[in-house]
Amino acid sequence: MNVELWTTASCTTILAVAVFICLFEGRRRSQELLRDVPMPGGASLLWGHERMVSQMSVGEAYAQWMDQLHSQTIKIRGALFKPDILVVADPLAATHIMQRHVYDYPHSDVVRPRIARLLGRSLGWVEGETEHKRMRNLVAPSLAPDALRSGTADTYGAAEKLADNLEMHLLEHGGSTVVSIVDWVNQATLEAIGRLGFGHDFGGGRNGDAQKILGVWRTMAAMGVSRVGPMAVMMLRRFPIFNSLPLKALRVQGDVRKTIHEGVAKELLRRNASTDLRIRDNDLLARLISAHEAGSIEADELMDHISMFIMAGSETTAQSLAYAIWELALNPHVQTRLREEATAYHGSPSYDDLQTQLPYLDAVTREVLRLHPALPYMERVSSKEDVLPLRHPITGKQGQELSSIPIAAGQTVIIPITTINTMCSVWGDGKKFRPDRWMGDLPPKDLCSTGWSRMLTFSDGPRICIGYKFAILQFKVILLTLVRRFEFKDTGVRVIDKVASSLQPVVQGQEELGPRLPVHVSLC
Ligand code: HEM
Repeated sequence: MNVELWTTASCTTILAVAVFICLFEGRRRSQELLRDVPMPGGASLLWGHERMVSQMSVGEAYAQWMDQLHSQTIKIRGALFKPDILVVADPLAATHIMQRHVYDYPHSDVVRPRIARLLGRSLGWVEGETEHKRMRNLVAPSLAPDALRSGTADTYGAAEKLADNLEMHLLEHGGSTVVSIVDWVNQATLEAIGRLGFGHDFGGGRNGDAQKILGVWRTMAAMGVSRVGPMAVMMLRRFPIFNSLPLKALRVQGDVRKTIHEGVAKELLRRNASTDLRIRDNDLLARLISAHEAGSIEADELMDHISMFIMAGSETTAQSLAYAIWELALNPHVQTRLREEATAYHGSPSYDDLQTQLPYLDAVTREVLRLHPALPYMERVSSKEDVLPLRHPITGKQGQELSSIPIAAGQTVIIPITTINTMCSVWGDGKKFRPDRWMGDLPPKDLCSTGWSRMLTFSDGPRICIGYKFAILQFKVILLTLVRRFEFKDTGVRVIDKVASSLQPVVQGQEELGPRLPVHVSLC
C-alpha cells in the first residue's frame, strides 16, 4: 500500500471511529438521563417506535401509550438506533419549553431544513432570540386586530367567491355532487391571504399562479403521505446530512417555495415598482418593501417572507376548514344548529361581532381546532442540558416519585399537539366532536396547556402562531358563508389523518390518490 493510500485509509477509519464514539456517547448520555421515563413495549429493532407512530392515525400511538403507561411524559425508541425520543404531553413541561425556554429548544434537524426548503428562511425558520424578535416585530402589525378589522371585508370577498364557484360547479352537476373539500377551501384561504397580506388577487384561488401553487403543494403532500414519506422523515431524523442530497422527496418540497418566488412574488415586486399595486399602509407587503428599501432586510429575506406567509397563511387554515365541513357532514344536528345561528344574523358580522355575537360558530371553531390541529406535533431539540418540571410526576425505576426530569443537550423532544388537545384524562370525551363543551364546563386550567383556548393548536409563548387571529377570522368567515348556502353530507368513507408537513386526510383504501376529504355538497 502506498503512503497516500495508507494515510487516507487511516484518516477514514479514525473519522468513522470518532463519529461512532460521538453517536454512541450522545446515545448513552441521553439514555442515562431518561432512564426513569416510562417507555412502551413493542419497539422494532430497526425502526424503534417511530414506524408505528407513522402507521397509525395522527396522535393515536402516543395517546395509547400514554394511557397504557399512565403517564403524560414518555420516551420512545428512535428508528435506526437513534437515541430515545422524549414525548411530552405534560402541561407544565410543554409550557416550560414553549413559554419560558423556547430559544433553548430550536426546531430539529428534520423540521428546520424542511421549513427552509418549503416556505423559506423566514419567521417559522429563524432561531435565536434576537433574530426571531427582529423578524416577528417586522411582520406583527400586519396581522394585529386593527389590520384584521380593515381586512375583514376582503376575507368575506374571498369566501363569497368560493361560494359562487362552488355553486356553479354544483349547478353543472345537477345541484349536488361529491367534492374533495380541502381543494375548494384552499382556493378561498389563498385568496384571503393574498388580499390581506399583499393586496393581491389570486382570481378566487383559481388563476394560473394559484393553480400552480396549489398543484405543487398537492404533489408534495401526496409524496409525504405515501410510503416513502415517513421513511424519509426517519432517515433525516437519524442522518440529517441526507438533507443535502438531491432526493425527489426533498426536491418537491423546494418546488413550493420556488413556484411562489418565480410567480406571484416577482409579480408583486414588479407591480410595486410600477405603482400598479393596491397596498394598504400597514399590509405585509408594504412593511416588507419599506424595510428592504431602508436597507434593513435583503432581497432574499423579502422573498422568503412572501413565500412563508402565502403558504403558512393559507394551507393550515384550509385543512382546519375542510375538517370543519367534514365534521358538519358527520354531525347533521350541529350543522343545522350552526345554520340557524348563521341565518339569524342578518348581513356580514364585523370582526368584533364574530368574536361575541355568534356563540355557536365560536364553539364549533374551537372544537374543530381542538380535534384537528393543522400541525399535529412540534419537534424540538434541546440546545443545552435542562431540567423539565412535570405537573404529573412519574414513578422512577426504584418506585420514587419524580416531579422533574433531566434532559441532555441534543435531546429530541416531541410535543404531540393532537394528543394533548384530545386526551381523555383531561377532556373527558376528548376524542368526540362536541362543540357544546365550549358553552359549559371546561377542564381545570392547571390540567391544560397555557396556549390559546387551553390548547396547543397554535403553539404557545414567544413563538405562538403569529397568524392565529387571522386564521380564526378566515375560518369563521368562510364557514359562516358556506353553511348559509350549502348542505354537507357524509359520503361514508373512512378517513385516516396523516402528516406531510401539516395534517393531511387520506381515505382508507384510496391512499394512492393522496390527501382528500370527500364530502357530498348540495345547495341549501
Ligand atoms: C388554523 C390555522 C393555523 C394553525 C393551526 C397554525 C399553527 C401554528 C403552529 C402550531 C405554529 C408553531 C410551529 C412551531 O413552532 O413548530 C405556527 C407558527 C407560525 N404560523 Fe401558524 N397556524 C395557522 C395559521 C397561520 C396563518 C393564517 C399564518 C399567517 C398569516 C400563520 C403563520 C405562522 C408563522 C409565520 C409561524 C412561525 C411563528 C414564529 O416562529 O414566530 N399561521 N402556526
